[in-house]
Amino acid sequence: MKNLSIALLDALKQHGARALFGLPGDFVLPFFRHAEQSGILPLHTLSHEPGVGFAADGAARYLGGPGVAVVTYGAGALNLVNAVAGAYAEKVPLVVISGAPGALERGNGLLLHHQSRTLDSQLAIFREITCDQVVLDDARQAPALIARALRNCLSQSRPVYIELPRDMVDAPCAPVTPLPPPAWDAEAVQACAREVLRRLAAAANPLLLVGIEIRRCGVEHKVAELARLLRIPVATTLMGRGLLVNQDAPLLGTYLGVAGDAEVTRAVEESDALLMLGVLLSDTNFGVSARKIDLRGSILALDGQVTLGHHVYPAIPIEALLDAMLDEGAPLDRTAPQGLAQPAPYGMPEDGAAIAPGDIARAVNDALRLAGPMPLVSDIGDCFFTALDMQGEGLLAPGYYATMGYGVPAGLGLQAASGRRPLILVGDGAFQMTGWELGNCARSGWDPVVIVFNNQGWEMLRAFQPEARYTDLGDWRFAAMAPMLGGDGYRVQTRGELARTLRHALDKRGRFQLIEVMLPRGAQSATLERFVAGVRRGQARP
Ligand SMILES: Cc1ncc(Cc2c([C@H](C)O)sc(CCOP(=O)(O)OP(=O)(O)O)c2C)c(N)n1
Ligand SMILES: [Mg+2]
Repeated sequence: MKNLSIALLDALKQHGARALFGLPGDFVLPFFRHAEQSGILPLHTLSHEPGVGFAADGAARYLGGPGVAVVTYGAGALNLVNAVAGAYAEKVPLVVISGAPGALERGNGLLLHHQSRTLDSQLAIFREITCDQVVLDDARQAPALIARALRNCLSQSRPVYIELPRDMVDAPCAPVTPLPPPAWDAEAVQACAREVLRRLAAAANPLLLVGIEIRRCGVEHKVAELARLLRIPVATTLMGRGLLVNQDAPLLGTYLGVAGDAEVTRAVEESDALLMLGVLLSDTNFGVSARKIDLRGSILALDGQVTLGHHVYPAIPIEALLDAMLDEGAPLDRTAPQGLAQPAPYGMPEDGAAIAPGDIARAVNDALRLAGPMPLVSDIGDCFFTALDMQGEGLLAPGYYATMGYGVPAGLGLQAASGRRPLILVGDGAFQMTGWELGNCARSGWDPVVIVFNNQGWEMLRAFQPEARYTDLGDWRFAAMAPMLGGDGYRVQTRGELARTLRHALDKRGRFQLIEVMLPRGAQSATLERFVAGVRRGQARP
């Protein structure tokens, strides 16, 4: 019989995990020893638990399987909270494994180091940001608890919390038998599919609007097939940017309300049958709507249920709904829509002019057209709005939860788990938070290309409070620091320097490449300007 640690590691691998990310402490050292010595999954350590969480998140989003973060009790696990909360908000399947005190030390009457209010406070905190929590304090129950937690993690595409007392890691433990996906009622699915198809057929302007859940559930190709079959155009939400790329779908573009393309905004807001697949009804997706979308007339498939006006069909997995619609559906009597997706901007002049955010998008598109597609990972800031105009292999970014600090560690997690080299976009403010994780690249064999948007301030906040002085951050000279961290750094001031440096950096492998792009104070992307105007307009509305 194996021990509990090995049973847990085997189960993680069986459920699709491809790597462990962690930062040890005494409550989790015994588990780290098994993780490293067993070699069941590669173990990558980072320098601060937010980075551990974001790296696990990046791995999960890119590969679709669970991302795994392993931390010590108290100071470690509570440092992870923001990353886990963001994963919960954005439906990322994350597994948090926290070491914990053993039975004897729990009962010795002393306050334990790393303990906050009570020894169960941490579990209570993680109850708020995970869809399931298990404490493995009994080896006989452990296999069933692990199976339940990992099944819920994948079925709900949300984080789960596993607390592992340090006196349990060597306990003899039976292997974990994975649970089957939850069953659903085929008749209910068929009835729901027929009602949705009837509504779409009766509409003058049906439209599909897709969100991040269709990637989490791996059904982008089925959505594209449905759009082609029914001859209905598709738009993505802000969070869904990058979905359906290369899927041969009649893609209009990304809905950004007043901040986006007028054609796309009109198509979404004037649709009389908006079928929303995997869409979060969030302010970032709908907060800048030119007019309130009549959600009663729309159809929403999210979180395993379908809402049509006042009807709710519970327990309808989105893939089952799509399969039923593809079985029952037939072309609506309309001409096949043409994708309107605006061509991405290319052709940045390689001259001596100062660089604006929009130039970075064009420079990246120009360079990737030559070098080949790369996964894009963006932090929050104007780099995110600029990334919306980049043609990468998908875009990983916390577009809804909007936490800074995501970009660099998430890119490292993506490369650790997939081997793909990412292009990371990050502002100077966000780099100050977690950019230093680049110092782990040399020993881990990672070599991302990182573009730092250095506008020497918290520009997004300046956009809302131009008179503020506290948003000035000064000049941190990130490129000069890169060699000390084991990479190559370049500071560029003109568009010509940017183009040449980007081509050089993309060619250079084996060391991370940091391109510090100096942006004039106050320079904003067109999308950010429109977004700020939209938010201001929304705030002004009674
Ligand atoms: C962890 C964290 N702290 C604070 C914020 C608030 C915040 C923004 C959002 C509104 O919540 S945008 C922004 C400034 C970002 O600065 P930088 O990275 O330099 O990018 P840029 O200069 O392009 O704005 C902050 C502080 C945040 N999103 N996440
Ligand atoms: Mg900045």
